[in-house]
Amino acid sequence: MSLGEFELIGRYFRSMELGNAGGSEHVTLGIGDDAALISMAPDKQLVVSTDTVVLGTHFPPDYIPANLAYRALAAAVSDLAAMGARPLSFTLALTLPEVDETWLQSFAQGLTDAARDHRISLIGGDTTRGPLNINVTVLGEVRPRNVVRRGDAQPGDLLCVGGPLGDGGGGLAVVLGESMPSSVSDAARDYLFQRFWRPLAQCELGLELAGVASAGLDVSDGLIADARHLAEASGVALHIRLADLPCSAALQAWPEAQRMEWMLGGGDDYVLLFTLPVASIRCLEVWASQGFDVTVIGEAVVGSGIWLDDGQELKEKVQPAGYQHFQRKSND
Ligand SMILES: Nc1ncnc2c1ncn2[C@@H]1O[C@H](COP(=O)(O)OP(=O)(O)OP(=O)(O)O)[C@@H](O)[C@H]1O
Ligand SMILES: Cc1ncc(C[n+]2csc(CCOP(=O)(O)O)c2C)c(N)n1
Ligand SMILES: [Mg+2]
Repeated sequence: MSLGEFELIGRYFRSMELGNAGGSEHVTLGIGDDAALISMAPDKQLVVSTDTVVLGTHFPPDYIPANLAYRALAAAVSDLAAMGARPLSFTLALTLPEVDETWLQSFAQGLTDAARDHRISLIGGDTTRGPLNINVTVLGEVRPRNVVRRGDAQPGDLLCVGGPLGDGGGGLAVVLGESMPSSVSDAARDYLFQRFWRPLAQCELGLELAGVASAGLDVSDGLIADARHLAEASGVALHIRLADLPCSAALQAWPEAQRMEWMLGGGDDYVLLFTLPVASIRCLEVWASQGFDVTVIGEAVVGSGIWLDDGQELKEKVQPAGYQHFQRKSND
Protein backbone atom coordinates (compact mmCIF):
# COMPACT_ATOMS: atom_id res chain seq x y z
CA MET A 1 0.00 0.00 0.00
CA SER A 2 1.36 3.40 -0.86
CA LEU A 3 2.23 5.96 1.80
CA GLY A 4 -0.33 8.50 2.99
CA GLU A 5 0.41 12.19 3.08
CA PHE A 6 1.45 12.27 6.74
CA GLU A 7 3.62 9.15 6.58
CA LEU A 8 5.28 10.61 3.49
CA ILE A 9 6.03 13.88 5.29
CA GLY A 10 7.23 11.99 8.36
CA ARG A 11 9.46 9.64 6.44
CA TYR A 12 11.07 12.04 3.97
CA PHE A 13 10.80 15.58 5.22
CA ARG A 14 10.30 15.77 8.98
CA SER A 15 13.74 14.27 9.54
CA MET A 16 15.24 17.17 7.57
CA GLU A 17 13.76 19.68 9.97
CA LEU A 18 16.38 21.68 11.81
CA GLY A 19 19.14 19.11 11.39
CA ASN A 20 22.52 20.71 11.18
CA ALA A 21 21.52 23.29 8.61
CA GLY A 22 21.87 26.99 9.34
CA GLY A 23 19.12 29.18 10.72
CA SER A 24 17.78 26.47 13.06
CA GLU A 25 18.33 28.68 16.12
CA HIS A 26 15.59 30.96 14.76
CA VAL A 27 12.97 28.23 14.55
CA THR A 28 10.65 28.39 17.55
CA LEU A 29 8.19 25.92 15.98
CA GLY A 30 8.90 23.84 12.87
CA ILE A 31 7.12 21.05 10.97
CA GLY A 32 3.89 19.64 12.46
CA ASP A 33 1.68 22.52 13.55
CA ASP A 34 -0.58 24.72 11.41
CA ALA A 35 2.28 27.10 10.76
CA ALA A 36 5.90 27.53 11.76
CA LEU A 37 7.22 30.20 14.10
CA ILE A 38 10.42 32.10 13.46
CA SER A 39 11.99 34.45 15.95
CA MET A 40 13.77 37.47 14.54
CA ALA A 41 16.48 39.53 16.15
CA PRO A 42 15.18 43.07 16.84
CA ASP A 43 17.72 44.70 14.51
CA LYS A 44 16.93 42.46 11.52
CA GLN A 45 14.26 42.46 8.85
CA LEU A 46 12.65 39.31 7.44
CA VAL A 47 13.37 38.76 3.72
CA VAL A 48 10.89 36.54 1.82
CA SER A 49 10.97 35.13 -1.71
CA THR A 50 9.15 32.30 -3.47
CA ASP A 51 9.98 30.32 -6.62
CA THR A 52 8.15 27.58 -8.50
CA VAL A 53 9.78 25.06 -10.81
CA VAL A 54 7.81 23.30 -13.50
CA LEU A 55 8.71 20.35 -15.71
CA GLY A 56 9.41 21.42 -19.29
CA THR A 57 9.73 25.09 -18.31
CA HIS A 58 12.53 25.05 -15.76
CA PHE A 59 13.91 21.54 -16.15
CA PRO A 60 13.76 18.82 -18.80
CA PRO A 61 11.84 15.53 -18.38
CA ASP A 62 15.03 13.47 -18.11
CA TYR A 63 16.16 14.38 -14.61
CA ILE A 64 17.40 12.92 -11.33
CA PRO A 65 15.05 13.90 -8.46
CA ALA A 66 18.00 14.74 -6.17
CA ASN A 67 19.28 17.23 -8.74
CA LEU A 68 15.85 18.74 -9.21
CA ALA A 69 15.48 19.33 -5.46
CA TYR A 70 18.95 20.81 -5.20
CA ARG A 71 18.35 23.22 -8.06
CA ALA A 72 14.91 24.28 -6.82
CA LEU A 73 16.26 25.26 -3.40
CA ALA A 74 19.49 26.86 -4.70
CA ALA A 75 17.58 28.99 -7.23
CA ALA A 76 15.24 30.20 -4.49
CA VAL A 77 18.10 30.97 -2.07
CA SER A 78 19.85 32.95 -4.83
CA ASP A 79 17.17 35.64 -4.41
CA LEU A 80 18.12 35.97 -0.73
CA ALA A 81 21.79 36.29 -1.70
CA ALA A 82 20.83 39.03 -4.16
CA MET A 83 19.23 41.05 -1.35
CA GLY A 84 22.31 40.72 0.87
CA ALA A 85 20.36 38.48 3.23
CA ARG A 86 21.47 35.52 5.33
CA PRO A 87 19.34 32.42 4.65
CA LEU A 88 17.33 31.17 7.64
CA SER A 89 14.60 28.74 6.66
CA PHE A 90 12.38 27.53 3.85
CA THR A 91 9.06 25.87 3.15
CA LEU A 92 8.42 23.28 0.44
CA ALA A 93 5.09 22.97 -1.38
CA LEU A 94 5.24 19.73 -3.32
CA THR A 95 2.61 18.46 -5.74
CA LEU A 96 3.16 14.88 -6.90
CA PRO A 97 1.19 12.78 -9.38
CA GLU A 98 1.79 9.66 -7.25
CA VAL A 99 3.84 8.39 -4.33
CA ASP A 100 7.05 6.93 -5.72
CA GLU A 101 9.35 6.15 -2.81
CA THR A 102 12.46 5.84 -4.99
CA TRP A 103 11.75 9.31 -6.38
CA LEU A 104 11.05 10.72 -2.90
CA GLN A 105 14.19 9.20 -1.40
CA SER A 106 16.32 10.81 -4.09
CA PHE A 107 14.46 14.15 -3.91
CA ALA A 108 14.81 14.32 -0.11
CA GLN A 109 18.54 13.57 -0.39
CA GLY A 110 19.10 16.39 -2.92
CA LEU A 111 17.07 18.77 -0.75
CA THR A 112 19.13 17.81 2.31
CA ASP A 113 22.36 18.44 0.38
CA ALA A 114 21.18 21.86 -0.81
CA ALA A 115 19.91 22.82 2.66
CA ARG A 116 23.30 21.93 4.12
CA ASP A 117 25.27 23.76 1.41
CA HIS A 118 23.16 26.91 1.79
CA ARG A 119 22.86 26.71 5.57
CA ILE A 120 19.07 26.83 5.59
CA SER A 121 16.45 24.72 7.44
CA LEU A 122 13.14 23.22 6.28
CA ILE A 123 10.36 24.51 8.55
CA GLY A 124 7.18 23.36 6.82
CA GLY A 125 5.33 23.02 3.56
CA ASP A 126 2.40 21.41 1.84
CA THR A 127 2.03 18.07 0.06
CA THR A 128 -0.69 17.55 -2.53
CA ARG A 129 -1.59 15.31 -5.45
CA GLY A 130 -1.57 16.62 -9.00
CA PRO A 131 0.83 17.40 -11.86
CA LEU A 132 4.43 17.66 -10.59
CA ASN A 133 5.10 21.11 -9.15
CA ILE A 134 7.74 22.29 -6.72
CA ASN A 135 7.47 25.56 -4.86
CA VAL A 136 10.07 26.78 -2.41
CA THR A 137 9.61 29.82 -0.19
CA VAL A 138 12.79 31.06 1.46
CA LEU A 139 13.14 33.27 4.51
CA GLY A 140 16.24 35.24 5.34
CA GLU A 141 17.38 38.09 7.53
CA VAL A 142 19.12 41.36 6.80
CA ARG A 143 19.93 44.53 8.71
CA PRO A 144 17.53 47.08 7.18
CA ARG A 145 20.27 49.57 6.35
CA ASN A 146 22.32 46.89 4.56
CA VAL A 147 19.70 45.51 2.20
CA VAL A 148 20.68 45.43 -1.48
CA ARG A 149 17.82 46.50 -3.74
CA ARG A 150 17.48 46.95 -7.49
CA GLY A 151 16.67 50.63 -7.51
CA ASP A 152 19.57 52.47 -5.93
CA ALA A 153 22.35 52.40 -8.55
CA GLN A 154 23.83 55.84 -9.28
CA PRO A 155 25.57 57.14 -12.41
CA GLY A 156 29.30 56.54 -11.97
CA ASP A 157 28.91 53.24 -10.07
CA LEU A 158 30.85 50.26 -11.40
CA LEU A 159 28.82 47.34 -12.76
CA CYS A 160 30.13 44.00 -11.45
CA VAL A 161 29.29 40.34 -11.74
CA GLY A 162 30.05 37.73 -9.06
CA GLY A 163 31.02 34.78 -11.27
CA PRO A 164 31.12 33.40 -14.79
CA LEU A 165 28.26 34.04 -17.20
CA GLY A 166 26.80 31.60 -19.71
CA ASP A 167 27.16 28.39 -17.72
CA GLY A 168 23.38 28.18 -17.28
CA GLY A 169 22.81 28.28 -21.04
CA GLY A 170 25.72 25.93 -21.74
CA GLY A 171 24.53 23.67 -18.93
CA LEU A 172 21.04 23.44 -20.43
CA ALA A 173 22.55 22.45 -23.80
CA VAL A 174 24.53 19.67 -22.08
CA VAL A 175 21.54 18.52 -20.04
CA LEU A 176 19.36 18.42 -23.17
CA GLY A 177 22.04 16.39 -24.97
CA GLU A 178 22.38 18.96 -27.76
CA SER A 179 25.15 18.44 -30.29
CA MET A 180 28.35 20.19 -29.29
CA PRO A 181 31.85 20.78 -30.63
CA SER A 182 34.04 17.66 -30.52
CA SER A 183 36.60 19.67 -28.54
CA VAL A 184 34.26 19.81 -25.50
CA SER A 185 35.99 17.63 -22.90
CA ASP A 186 34.24 15.25 -20.52
CA ALA A 187 35.39 17.48 -17.67
CA ALA A 188 33.77 20.54 -19.31
CA ARG A 189 30.57 18.60 -19.87
CA ASP A 190 30.52 17.43 -16.24
CA TYR A 191 31.19 20.95 -14.97
CA LEU A 192 28.30 22.40 -17.01
CA PHE A 193 25.97 19.57 -16.03
CA GLN A 194 26.74 20.33 -12.37
CA ARG A 195 26.35 24.09 -12.89
CA PHE A 196 22.86 23.49 -14.30
CA TRP A 197 21.65 21.02 -11.71
CA ARG A 198 23.61 22.07 -8.64
CA PRO A 199 24.17 25.82 -8.76
CA LEU A 200 25.44 27.28 -5.49
CA ALA A 201 23.71 30.54 -4.59
CA GLN A 202 26.26 33.29 -3.86
CA CYS A 203 25.20 33.84 -0.25
CA GLU A 204 28.67 34.66 1.08
CA LEU A 205 29.25 37.23 -1.63
CA GLY A 206 25.76 38.61 -0.97
CA LEU A 207 26.67 39.17 2.69
CA GLU A 208 29.82 41.03 1.58
CA LEU A 209 27.70 43.23 -0.68
CA ALA A 210 25.25 44.07 2.11
CA GLY A 211 25.74 47.74 2.96
CA VAL A 212 28.36 48.13 0.19
CA ALA A 213 26.72 47.54 -3.22
CA SER A 214 24.38 50.34 -4.30
CA ALA A 215 22.08 47.90 -6.14
CA GLY A 216 22.01 44.25 -7.13
CA LEU A 217 20.07 41.19 -8.23
CA ASP A 218 20.79 37.64 -9.30
CA VAL A 219 21.11 36.61 -12.94
CA SER A 220 18.29 34.15 -13.54
CA ASP A 221 16.81 35.54 -16.77
CA GLY A 222 20.14 36.36 -18.45
CA LEU A 223 22.62 39.23 -18.16
CA ILE A 224 20.88 41.67 -20.51
CA ALA A 225 17.39 41.09 -19.15
CA ASP A 226 18.49 41.28 -15.53
CA ALA A 227 20.74 44.29 -16.14
CA ARG A 228 17.67 45.94 -17.64
CA HIS A 229 15.66 45.20 -14.48
CA LEU A 230 18.37 46.94 -12.46
CA ALA A 231 18.74 49.86 -14.89
CA GLU A 232 15.00 50.52 -15.06
CA ALA A 233 14.52 50.27 -11.31
CA SER A 234 17.43 52.68 -10.73
CA GLY A 235 16.70 55.10 -13.58
CA VAL A 236 20.18 54.75 -15.07
CA ALA A 237 21.74 53.39 -18.26
CA LEU A 238 24.24 50.55 -18.00
CA HIS A 239 27.27 50.28 -20.26
CA ILE A 240 28.69 46.77 -20.57
CA ARG A 241 32.11 45.98 -22.11
CA LEU A 242 31.80 42.70 -24.02
CA ALA A 243 35.53 41.94 -23.77
CA ASP A 244 35.31 41.99 -19.96
CA LEU A 245 32.49 39.46 -19.56
CA PRO A 246 33.82 36.50 -17.56
CA CYS A 247 33.17 33.01 -18.83
CA SER A 248 34.25 29.59 -17.55
CA ALA A 249 37.00 27.54 -19.18
CA ALA A 250 34.32 24.97 -20.00
CA LEU A 251 32.58 27.33 -22.43
CA GLN A 252 35.78 28.09 -24.37
CA ALA A 253 35.26 25.09 -26.68
CA TRP A 254 32.15 26.68 -28.20
CA PRO A 255 32.33 29.27 -31.00
CA GLU A 256 32.39 32.88 -29.83
CA ALA A 257 28.87 33.63 -31.13
CA GLN A 258 27.30 30.75 -29.18
CA ARG A 259 29.26 31.62 -26.05
CA MET A 260 28.18 35.24 -26.29
CA GLU A 261 24.53 34.26 -26.76
CA TRP A 262 24.64 32.24 -23.54
CA MET A 263 26.58 34.90 -21.63
CA LEU A 264 24.15 37.64 -22.61
CA GLY A 265 20.87 35.81 -22.63
CA GLY A 266 21.10 32.16 -21.55
CA GLY A 267 19.96 32.75 -17.97
CA ASP A 268 20.04 30.22 -15.12
CA ASP A 269 23.49 31.51 -14.07
CA TYR A 270 22.59 32.39 -10.46
CA VAL A 271 25.53 34.76 -10.08
CA LEU A 272 25.08 38.21 -8.55
CA LEU A 273 25.03 41.34 -10.72
CA PHE A 274 25.56 44.53 -8.75
CA THR A 275 26.71 48.13 -8.82
CA LEU A 276 29.56 49.35 -6.64
CA PRO A 277 30.10 53.03 -5.79
CA VAL A 278 33.58 54.11 -6.87
CA ALA A 279 34.22 55.14 -3.24
CA SER A 280 34.14 51.39 -2.38
CA ILE A 281 36.51 50.33 -5.16
CA ARG A 282 38.99 48.96 -2.59
CA CYS A 283 36.49 46.19 -1.84
CA LEU A 284 37.42 44.60 -5.18
CA GLU A 285 40.92 43.81 -3.91
CA VAL A 286 39.62 42.55 -0.59
CA TRP A 287 37.10 40.27 -2.30
CA ALA A 288 39.76 38.94 -4.68
CA SER A 289 42.01 38.14 -1.69
CA GLN A 290 39.07 36.32 -0.07
CA GLY A 291 38.64 34.18 -3.19
CA PHE A 292 35.51 35.84 -4.60
CA ASP A 293 35.41 35.89 -8.38
CA VAL A 294 34.13 39.45 -8.93
CA THR A 295 34.65 41.12 -12.33
CA VAL A 296 33.94 44.74 -13.28
CA ILE A 297 32.05 44.57 -16.59
CA GLY A 298 30.92 48.17 -17.08
CA GLU A 299 29.35 51.11 -15.34
CA ALA A 300 26.13 52.96 -14.64
CA VAL A 301 25.72 56.25 -16.50
CA VAL A 302 23.07 58.94 -16.84
CA GLY A 303 20.34 57.83 -19.24
CA SER A 304 18.42 54.63 -19.83
CA GLY A 305 18.82 51.24 -21.49
CA ILE A 306 21.56 48.66 -21.80
CA TRP A 307 24.49 49.57 -24.04
CA LEU A 308 27.11 47.13 -25.27
CA ASP A 309 30.65 48.28 -25.96
CA ASP A 310 32.42 45.93 -28.40
CA GLY A 311 35.65 47.96 -28.30
CA GLN A 312 34.70 49.96 -31.39
CA GLU A 313 31.26 51.34 -30.76
CA LEU A 314 28.52 51.52 -28.17
CA LYS A 315 25.21 49.99 -29.29
CA GLU A 316 21.95 49.84 -27.42
CA LYS A 317 20.82 46.27 -26.75
CA VAL A 318 17.08 45.83 -26.81
CA GLN A 319 16.90 42.02 -26.97
CA PRO A 320 16.79 39.52 -25.36
CA ALA A 321 14.02 40.65 -23.07
CA GLY A 322 14.54 37.67 -20.76
CA TYR A 323 12.49 34.60 -20.05
CA GLN A 324 8.86 35.66 -20.05
CA HIS A 325 6.49 32.82 -19.34
CA PHE A 326 3.51 34.26 -21.19
CA GLN A 327 5.30 35.99 -24.05
CA ARG A 328 3.16 35.96 -27.20
CA LYS A 329 4.92 35.01 -30.39
CA SER A 330 4.88 37.80 -33.01
CA ASN A 331 2.31 35.97 -35.21
CA ASP A 332 0.01 35.04 -32.29
N1 LIG B 1 1.92 36.29 -8.67
C1 LIG B 1 2.62 37.29 -8.11
N2 LIG B 1 2.06 38.05 -7.16
C2 LIG B 1 2.76 39.05 -6.58
N3 LIG B 1 4.03 39.36 -6.89
C3 LIG B 1 4.63 38.62 -7.82
C4 LIG B 1 3.97 37.55 -8.48
N4 LIG B 1 4.84 36.98 -9.34
C5 LIG B 1 5.99 37.68 -9.23
N5 LIG B 1 5.88 38.66 -8.32
C6 LIG B 1 6.91 39.64 -7.92
O1 LIG B 1 7.47 40.25 -9.06
C7 LIG B 1 8.87 40.52 -8.88
C8 LIG B 1 9.68 39.88 -10.01
O2 LIG B 1 9.46 38.48 -9.96
P1 LIG B 1 10.46 37.45 -10.63
O3 LIG B 1 9.98 36.08 -10.32
O4 LIG B 1 10.69 37.82 -12.05
O5 LIG B 1 11.76 37.71 -9.77
P2 LIG B 1 13.26 37.61 -10.22
O6 LIG B 1 14.05 37.65 -8.97
O7 LIG B 1 13.54 38.65 -11.27
O8 LIG B 1 13.36 36.22 -10.93
P3 LIG B 1 13.77 34.82 -10.24
O9 LIG B 1 12.60 34.43 -9.40
O10 LIG B 1 14.00 33.95 -11.43
O11 LIG B 1 15.01 35.09 -9.44
C9 LIG B 1 9.23 39.99 -7.50
O12 LIG B 1 9.19 41.04 -6.57
C10 LIG B 1 8.10 38.99 -7.22
O13 LIG B 1 7.85 38.84 -5.83
C1 LIG C 1 13.72 22.82 -20.02
C2 LIG C 1 14.24 24.21 -19.82
N1 LIG C 1 14.08 25.12 -20.81
C3 LIG C 1 14.52 26.39 -20.65
C4 LIG C 1 15.14 26.76 -19.48
C5 LIG C 1 15.64 28.18 -19.32
N2 LIG C 1 14.81 28.98 -18.40
C6 LIG C 1 13.58 28.63 -18.02
S1 LIG C 1 12.88 29.74 -16.96
C7 LIG C 1 14.26 30.72 -17.01
C8 LIG C 1 14.35 32.04 -16.29
C9 LIG C 1 14.06 31.97 -14.83
O1 LIG C 1 12.72 31.58 -14.62
P1 LIG C 1 11.80 32.18 -13.48
O2 LIG C 1 11.64 33.66 -13.80
O3 LIG C 1 10.51 31.42 -13.55
O4 LIG C 1 12.52 31.96 -12.18
C10 LIG C 1 15.23 30.18 -17.86
C11 LIG C 1 16.56 30.79 -18.15
C12 LIG C 1 15.28 25.78 -18.47
N3 LIG C 1 15.86 26.07 -17.28
N4 LIG C 1 14.84 24.52 -18.66
MG1 LIG D 1 16.07 37.10 -8.65
